[in-house]
Order: sequence, then structure tokens, then C-alpha cells
Amino acid sequence: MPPIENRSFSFGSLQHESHIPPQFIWPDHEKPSPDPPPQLDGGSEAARLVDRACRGHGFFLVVNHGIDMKLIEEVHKGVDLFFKLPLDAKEKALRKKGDHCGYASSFTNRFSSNLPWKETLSFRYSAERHLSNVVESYFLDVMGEDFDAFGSVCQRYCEAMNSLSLKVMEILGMSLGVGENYFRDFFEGNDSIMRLNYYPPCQKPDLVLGTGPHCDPTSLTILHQDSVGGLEVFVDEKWHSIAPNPHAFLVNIGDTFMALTNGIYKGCLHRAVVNSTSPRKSLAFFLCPKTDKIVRPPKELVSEENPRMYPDFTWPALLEFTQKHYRSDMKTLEAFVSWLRQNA
Ligand SMILES: C=C1C[C@]23C[C@H]1CC[C@H]2[C@]1(C)CCC[C@@](C)(C(=O)O)[C@H]1[C@@H]3C(=O)O
Ligand SMILES: O=C(O)CCC(=O)C(=O)O
Ligand SMILES: [Fe+2]
Repeated sequence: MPPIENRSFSFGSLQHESHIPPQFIWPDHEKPSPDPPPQLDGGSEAARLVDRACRGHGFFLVVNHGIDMKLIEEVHKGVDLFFKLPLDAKEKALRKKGDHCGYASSFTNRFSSNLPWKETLSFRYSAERHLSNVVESYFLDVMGEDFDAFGSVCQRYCEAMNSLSLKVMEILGMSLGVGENYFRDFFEGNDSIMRLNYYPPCQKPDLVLGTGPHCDPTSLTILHQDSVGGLEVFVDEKWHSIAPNPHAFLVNIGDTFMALTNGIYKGCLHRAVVNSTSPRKSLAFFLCPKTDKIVRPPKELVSEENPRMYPDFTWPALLEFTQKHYRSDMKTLEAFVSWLRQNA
């Protein structure tokens, strides 16, 4: 190839030249077309894929989410430290009867059979401005000064999960054809739950379950699992394990969102298995509506062919049902609806 004309040039001057040096001119078949090609719309392509997943099984992965890996790692480190504490220290945060927050293990649990092989620490997150420190304060109040730093890491993590779940809500609004703001607005000021799951190894992993088969009663779950693996989803009549990927968040539809979509999007049946060698951790952010919101589908999702499937309810009523009357499983929503009708 002949060298570029002998005069010196740079893009600083070339950008103003209408005579383009031949060395820059590409063959015809490779030239960009004068009419720009149609734009590949990341938003609507994502909405199409999400729509297919949610009508089928209610589960998908999110990558390129922009959440700082260091923050995720810091939460995992804190989870290790917390669950390695002696039992009496963890019991400072002991979950009280009928409450869904606090530390729980099968030894402090409200159930007597089919016990899960896990310990958990759950706490409230609120997206309301006046509760902007609720996570941090929880750690300080129940665990003391030593947990102040971990509390603020968890606060930041929940804030990141709140933003991510609202972005996912925009996509779900588009995929359902109700507009990107509909569900985003509905979950503005959400009153959500964060749960840290710790699954100790088990010598007979085939006999036990870390978390039994269930659909989350909540609206949308954003889960991050460590590198051990153990999450399984039930799709096409069989269990599939979801390979760990530190860069991915697993998103699943819960019962409350299924009701909000009038049953068009399905809650995802899932469980967690354990293994004989490594403890496993997962971080679950359960997006839940603000307590006074009525769970009722938008009119666009109700028709003669698809009449109302569930009565109006509020999230606190379903939460109370799962804490006082029913252990969440794959039939929670059905059981809740019959309970509501019996008690009407
Ligand atoms: C509101 C909730 C109830 C559970 C925690 C959150 C969302 C998921 C629910 C749960 C994990 C589903 C499986 C059974 C359960 C009892 C558990 O294994 O912990 C459920 C939680 C609960 O009721 O505490
Ligand atoms: O630990 C996991 O992978 C799943 C946990 C889960 O399903 C839950 O906490 O609801
Ligand atoms: Fe779950």
C-alpha cells in the first residue's frame, strides 16, 4: 500500500477536510451505507426475550448490569463473617415468632419437618427517602458497632438492587405492553426484603434440601449466588441447575407479580441443593410493593379471554399468610386465594 501523502496530517485537521485522502477510502462493498441501518434497540430486544421467559417459566439472567463487583464481593465476605460467628452471637439477631426478619436456622425454626439445610439472615429494605438508613440501622441496633461497616455495605447493596429491580420493571412493563413506567411507578418506594442465605455442607446431600421447592411469594427476586452452585429451576417438567456466574444476577418472578400480571407471567418454581464439601452462599433481594398498594392487574391485562384470576390483595396480607398460616411452596398463591375467599 502506498504511504500516506507526504504532508503531515492529523484528525484535528482532517475532520474539516472535504477531500478525503484515498488511503482512507474503503472499497464499495464495505462502505457504510448513506442511509443509516435500522437501530438495534437493546430495550425492545431485551423485552422480547424477557417476555418469552416470563410467559414460559418466570426466570432469566441479567448480565452487564453495571453493579460494582467489589460491592458484591464485600457482601459475600460479610456473609462469611456473620455465619461463622458462634451461635450465641448470631442469635442477637434471632428472628421472632411470626416475623420474617432476623437470623433463623433449622434449629430456631418454626417448622418441624422437611427442614431446610440452611441458616438465613433477613432484613427490611425501604426505598422511601425517610427510611434511607433502615438496613444500616438494623445492623447497628441488633448486632452492635462491630457490624456497622457490614450494615452500610448491605445498605448500598440493597440500593443497587432497588435500582436494578426498577430497571427490570421498565423492561417488564414494555414486554407486557403497559409502558415502561407502569410497574416502575408501582414499585417506587417499595418495602422489600433482603435475605442472606448460608448453606453448610452436608455429609448426605442427596437426602436434604437447602431450600425446598417453592415460588417466591414476593414480586421479583434478584439473586446472586457464589461460585459453589446449588440453585435449581423447574422448567419443562424437570430440574435444571443454574451454573454459578459471579457476573450474573438471576431474576425470577414471584407470586405477587404473577397476580399483578393477571397470571400472564409465571412464578418460577425453584429450590437450592447442598453438597458435601463446600458451604454455599446466596444473596436474595425480594422486591415487594409498598404496604398500602393494592395488587391488581392493569386493565390492559384483563379481557374476556383472560378474565381476572386473583382477587385484590395487599402484600402485607400475603406476607402474614406465609408467616402465620402457610409455609411457602409451589402452591402459595392458590392457597392464599382460597384462604382469602374463606375469610371474606
Ligand atoms: C417473604 C418470604 C418468605 C420466605 C422468605 C421471603 C421470600 C421467600 C420465602 C421462602 C424462602 C420460600 C421457601 C420456604 C421458606 C419458609 C424458607 O425456606 O425460608 C420461605 C421464607 C419464609 O417464609 O421465611
Ligand atoms: O439459595 C438459592 O440459590 C435460592 C434461595 C431462594 O430461593 C430463596 O431464598 O428464596
Ligand atoms: Fe426463592
